[in-house]
Formats: sequence, C-alpha cells, structure tokens
Amino acid sequence: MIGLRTYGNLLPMKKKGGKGYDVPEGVDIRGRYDEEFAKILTKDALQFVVDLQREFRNHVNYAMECRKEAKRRYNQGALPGFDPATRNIREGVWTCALVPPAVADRRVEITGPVERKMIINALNSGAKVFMADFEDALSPSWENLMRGQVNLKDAVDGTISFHDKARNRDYKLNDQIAKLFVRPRGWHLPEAHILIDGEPATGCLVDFGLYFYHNYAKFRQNQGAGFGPFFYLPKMEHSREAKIWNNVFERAEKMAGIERGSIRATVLIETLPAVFQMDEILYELRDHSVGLNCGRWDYIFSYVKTFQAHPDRLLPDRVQVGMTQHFMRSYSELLIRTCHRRGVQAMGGMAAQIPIRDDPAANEAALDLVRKDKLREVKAGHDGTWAAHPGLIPVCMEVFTNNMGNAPNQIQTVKREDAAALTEEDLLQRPRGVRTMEGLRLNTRVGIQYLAAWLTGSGSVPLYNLMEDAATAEISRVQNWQWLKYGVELDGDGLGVKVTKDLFGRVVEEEMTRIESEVGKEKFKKGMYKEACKIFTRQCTTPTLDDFLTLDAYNYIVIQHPQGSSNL
Ligand SMILES: CC(=O)SCCNC(=O)CCNC(=O)[C@H](O)C(C)(C)COP(=O)(O)OP(=O)(O)OC[C@H]1O[C@@H](n2cnc3c(N)ncnc32)[C@H](O)[C@@H]1OP(=O)(O)O
Ligand SMILES: O=CC(=O)O
Ligand SMILES: [Mg+2]
Repeated sequence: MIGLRTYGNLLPMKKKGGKGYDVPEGVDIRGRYDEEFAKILTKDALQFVVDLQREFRNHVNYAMECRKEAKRRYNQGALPGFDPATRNIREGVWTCALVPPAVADRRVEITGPVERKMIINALNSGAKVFMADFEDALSPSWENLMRGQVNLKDAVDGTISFHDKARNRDYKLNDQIAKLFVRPRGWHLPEAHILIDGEPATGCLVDFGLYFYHNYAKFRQNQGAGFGPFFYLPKMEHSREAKIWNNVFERAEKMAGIERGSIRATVLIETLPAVFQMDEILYELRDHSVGLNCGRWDYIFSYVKTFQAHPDRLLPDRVQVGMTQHFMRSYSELLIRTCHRRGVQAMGGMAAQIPIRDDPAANEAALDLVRKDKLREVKAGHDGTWAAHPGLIPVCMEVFTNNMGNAPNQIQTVKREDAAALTEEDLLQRPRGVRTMEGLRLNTRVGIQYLAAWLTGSGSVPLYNLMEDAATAEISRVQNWQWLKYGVELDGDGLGVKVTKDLFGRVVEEEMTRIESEVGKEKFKKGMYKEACKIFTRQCTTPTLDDFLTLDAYNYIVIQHPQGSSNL
C-alpha cells in the first residue's frame, strides 16, 4: 500500500499525450487528467489554493498537534470541560453579525453528497437549504471530488442538468431552489492527489478554495442576495480551529474584493470537546457566523473516542444512544441557548430513518420516529433541522411550521435561559442502556457494508432502512473497539457473554456470510466486502484506537496517474 508520506518523494509525472493541468510553481497534480476537471483546476484557482495552503499550513499542523495533546490528557484520565481562560468570552455580552435575510429561514435543510443528480433533486426538493457534502456523505476519491466541483459550479451558474439514461429522464433546476451551503472536509484529511511544495494539500482548503474561487461572484448574485458563499464546517474540536477558518474567510474575501463578513458559515458541534467551546467558536467566527448545528452522529462517535481510556464510560448498543439521553439533550439545549444569546441559528440534526418503499406500515413507523424527533427539536428551540431524503421534507416542514408559524426562526423568541444551569456533569453524563450480541453483530454488519460502499465511491448508503454515512459508521467501529478493548459483558440479552477477540472473529465470519446472502453472491464477489472486512476488523482490534476510520481507508482510494496504480 502506498503511504501518504511517500508522496513527497515522488518525481513530478509526465502528462499523458502531452495533456496535463497547467499548474503554478510548487504544485503537482497526481489525479487523473480530465478536460472537465481542468476547468476547475485552472492555474489561478490552484494559485489561490496554494496561497491558502502556504499561509495556513503551520496553523493547521499546530491545531492537529493540540488535538493530540488533548487526547493525551483525556487518555490519562482528564475530562473535557469549560476553559477557565476564556470565561470572559462565555460571560461577556456580545453578538454575532446579523443573519443575512437570504438565510433567515432554514427550517428544513436537506443534505447529500455532491453527486450531480442528487444536487438537482436536493435544490428542487422544497427544503430551504441544501448542504452539499464533501464530508460525511462523500467518499473523497479524486473522481468524486472533482466531479463534485464541476457539479457545484454548474449548480451555482444555474445550468446544471442531468440525463438518466436508464429511465430516460431529464433533470434540471426549478425556478425556486434551496439555498446552497457547502461542507468541506475536516481539518484532519489530506488531499493526496494535489501536492503543494511536495506535501499532500489540506483536503478542506482544496474543497473550499476551488469552490470559492469559481463561484463566489455568481453565488452572491444568484443565491445570497449580496452575501455568501455559505458553508458548513465539520468536526472541529477547539476554537483555535474556528479561528483558522475565520482567517481563511478573510483571506478569501480580500482576494475576491468583497466585503468582510460576506462569507457565512454554520459550525457543526459534533465533537465532545467542542461542546465546551461553543461561545468561543462563535466568537472567533462572529463576523462570519450563521450559527451552530447539532451533528449528533459524530458527537456520539466523539464521546467514545474522547473516553477511549475510560472503561467506566462505555456505551450501550448504538440504537439506544439517541437525543433523549441526558448528555445528548443537554448538548442540544446548551447549543440553543448559546446560539440565541449570540443572535444566530441553532440547527438541529439528522434523524437516521429514511422512507421505506414497499412496506407502508414500516414506512409510517419510520416517519413517526422522524416526526417525534423534529417535534422535540422545534419545541426545544431549534430553528431548523436536517432531512436525509426528499421524502422526509414534508414531515419536517410540517412540524417546524406548525410550531414556529410565520416566524423564520426562534432566535428572539426561545432563549432557553434555563440551559445556563447545565453543568459539565450534565454534558458528560454516562449514556444509559444495555449491550447485546445483536448490537455487536449490527455494528459489524453495518461497518463492513458501509466501508465496502465507501471504497467503491459511495459515501452515504441505505442500510437496514437507515441512512449510513461516515459518522454513523464511526460509531459502529469505535463501539466494537471499546467493547473488545475492555472485554465488556453483553448484559442486555441474558447471555452474559464477554466480548473477546475469539467471539468477534466468529461474529465477523458469520456476518460476512449473512452479508453475502443479503446482497447476493455476484455483488459480493464484485464488491469490496473482503477488503472492507479486513480494514474494519483491523480497526476494531487494534490496541490503539485509530483517530478516524476514513484516514486509513483513504490510502485505498488514492489512485495515482498517469500510471493509474491503485493501492489495492
Ligand atoms: C451524519 C451526517 O453527516 S448526516 C449528512 C450526511 N449524510 C447525507 O447527506 C445522507 C443523504 N442521503 C442519501 O445519501 C440518500 O438519501 C440515502 C443514501 C440515505 C438513501 O438513498 P437511496 O436509497 O438511493 O434513496 P432513494 O432510492 O429512495 O431515492 C429516491 C430519489 O430521491 C433522491 N434522493 C435521495 N436522497 C436524496 C438527497 N439526500 N438529496 C437529493 N436527492 C435525494 C434520489 O436521487 C432519487 O431520485 P430519483 O427518483 O430522481 O432517481
Ligand atoms: O454531520 C453530522 C453528524 O451528525 O455527524
Ligand atoms: Mg458529522
């Protein structure tokens, strides 16, 4: 397998047939050449990415070192908590810049990967916002990333179209479309197909830089009513990371010659350390903020990761860790209080249920779970929520509209001052529930199938009638790891079995057989289930927990050109 660290030693490659990207000094593109991609990878757009990389790489490296240092402290027994050094920010009286009118009403937001047909469907879906995803919902292969950029440019230009050959159906944009937000990758992910000064570029600076460069002018004209572009920012752990984003935005605004505060972003609070930094994150981004969002799935993953060395904080079965657990409810309520106090939106999260075709009763039950989840969110004071699928938008819309009426949001009306009393203990409280063999089996079955899909280019998939993406799969992985590491007893099914490597080995074998029979021999053979099984099993049994499932797996989807040698 080619390790990312070897990329810096490779000599620049000759372009096949004389064709190649016209790159600035210090840049080497190792991704496949394509004429469509070349319209994105222009010399001046790449120069903008290079400038961002050179200006911010040391800051990013430092922030990643700080993450490691915090991990060391948590692994030695420390708990995350509020930082006494920034008490003045938490207690101070200040607000973020006013929410731009174009995005005052975000009661339902649809999310999805930057895939062409889905972008059109999402923009036409009737949701107020579409979050186009380079992150949890996207497998970051060169093809997906570059096609995603092409698709977004066409979407912002208003010219995007798609012909579905199988159904002989044409797709184009409606007159009324959702407002576009883009979610770049997290700070930790490299882009191994673009080397800058001999090192892989920072993935999110590539996503942000290329999208911003090509679209800011048209976006402000067509979508943002003078503001924008708009972003979602994932997986941050500390306000110093938000500060880097703020500086990146200012640099971009300067390059574009647009007013400071034009770019707006919603930060996902989806790591445990970040819940203690919400004021600080908003403060850093106060000129560029449009709120925070409860990224509940990564948040659960982060709870396990943060407490990886705390055997007294093991999770029950994944299906039991929902928003009604005390620590999850506390996080959502404090997020609402924090956002509304600072004058910005407090967005809810994603219910994992998706419509179930061919089974009306099961479908109604799934819709009912979504309805309950959205009702809890709107009553708590959230200003909007996420839908995974167009079929869920009417339910989400109805619940928010019935409870918010004509008001675009609840920023001024639901202050949740009661949440000021929430303590560190509330935010860390151990989740309640039991562990079962079925929990272990489901984690394994879902983790392997998700990874197999991811390796073949799909970053979000339907599995057992639920939406699965990188964040939900992470829960399966780290939960298995945690149970194995501490040899926990499965106390929920009366079997009293302890989770050992032997037991896990048998579960993996049996679940692989089940997957083969569920997907069929042909698909199983053609797919990457065996590779996925190998990666997933290693990650669940490794003595030291890997930080991210996708970091290791990324090595498998890096494909070098012109040689075209995959790592497999
Ligand atoms: C934890 C987090 O980060 S959550 C955010 C990241 N995750 C996501 O964004 C998940 C987004 N959702 C999805 O990817 C998909 O809905 C899935 C994978 C869950 C389900 O996909 P499928 O089973 O293929 O959906 P299904 O077959 O029911 O689709 C029906 C139609 O809806 C469209 N559709 C489904 N989901 C979406 C979506 N999120 N956005 C736009 N269109 C969609 C399909 O393109 C299809 O369109 P067509 O009829 O024109 O062909
Ligand atoms: O990104 C969202 C999440 O729940 O994770
Ligand atoms: Mg997430």
